[in-house]
Amino acid sequence: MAQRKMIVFPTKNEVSEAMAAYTAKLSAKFIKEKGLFTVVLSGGDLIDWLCKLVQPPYIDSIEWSKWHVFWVDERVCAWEDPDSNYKLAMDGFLSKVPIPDKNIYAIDKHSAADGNAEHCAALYEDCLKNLVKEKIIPISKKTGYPEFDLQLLGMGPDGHMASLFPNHPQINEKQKWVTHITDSPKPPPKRITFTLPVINSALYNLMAICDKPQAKSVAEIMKHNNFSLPSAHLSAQVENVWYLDQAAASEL
Ligand SMILES: O=C1O[C@H](COP(=O)(O)O)[C@@H](O)[C@H](O)[C@H]1O
Repeated sequence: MAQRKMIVFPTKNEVSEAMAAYTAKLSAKFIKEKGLFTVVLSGGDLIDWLCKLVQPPYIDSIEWSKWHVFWVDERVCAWEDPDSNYKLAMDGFLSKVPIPDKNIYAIDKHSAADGNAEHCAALYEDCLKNLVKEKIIPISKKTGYPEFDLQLLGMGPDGHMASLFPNHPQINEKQKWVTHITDSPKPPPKRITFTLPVINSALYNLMAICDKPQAKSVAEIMKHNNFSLPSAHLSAQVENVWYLDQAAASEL
C-alpha cells in the first residue's frame, strides 16, 4: 500500500490548480492505457475546488466522454435536495462538461427519495457489481475489491472521510463494498458510503483539505497517526496524496 504523501500549498487556489492538473494527468494516462477513466467524487467543499477543471486548458483537453463518475458517499435524499452530493456535483461541475449521462452513476433516484438507506447502499453495490461484469471496473488482483482509478476525497473537521465517522462501526465493514449509516453526526443522518477496503483499493487517492477547522485533525493524523480518525486509515494502491492549504496545515 502507498505511503501518505503531503504537499502544502499557500492557498486554496493553488490546491485547486494542483488538483485539476493531477486529475487531468491521470485522466490522460488511463484513457491512453485502457480507453476509460473511473473517477470517484465526494461532496462538501471539494466540488468548489474542482472549478479549474471546467476552465481552459482542461475543459477542452480532457476526453470527458471517456469518464465514468461515481460517489464515495451520498446523502439519502431526493436528487433535488440541497443536501444531495449528486446535486452539488451536477450544479458545480458535471453539468458543465460533456460526460455522457449513462456514465454518471448516482444513487438510485427513487430509493433515495424514499429514504431507505440500507436499500440504497445495496443498490449502489449492485450497480458496481454490474460494472465489474461489463469490465468498466476491474477487481484488484491485490485487494479483491473494486479498483477505481482516482478518488477525490475531502475530510471533515472531525476527521471523517466519505461517510465513515469517528466512533461509528462502518469503518470496520469488510464484507460489503457499500454500507449505510442512519445516525450520521453531520446532517443529514441517512447516508451511504464506500467501505474502507474499497476506498483503499483505488489506484490513486487524492485527499484535499483546506481551511482552519480541519487543522487539528490534520495534525492528529500527520503527527500522531491517530487511527480513531477515519481519514488516518486512507491508503491507495499506487499513490495516497494529501493536498493541504496553509490554514489546514497550521497545526503541523
Ligand atoms: O458530509 C460530507 O463531508 C465530507 C467532508 O466535507 P467538507 O465540506 O468538510 O469538505 C465530504 O468529503 C463527504 O463527501 C460529505 O458527504
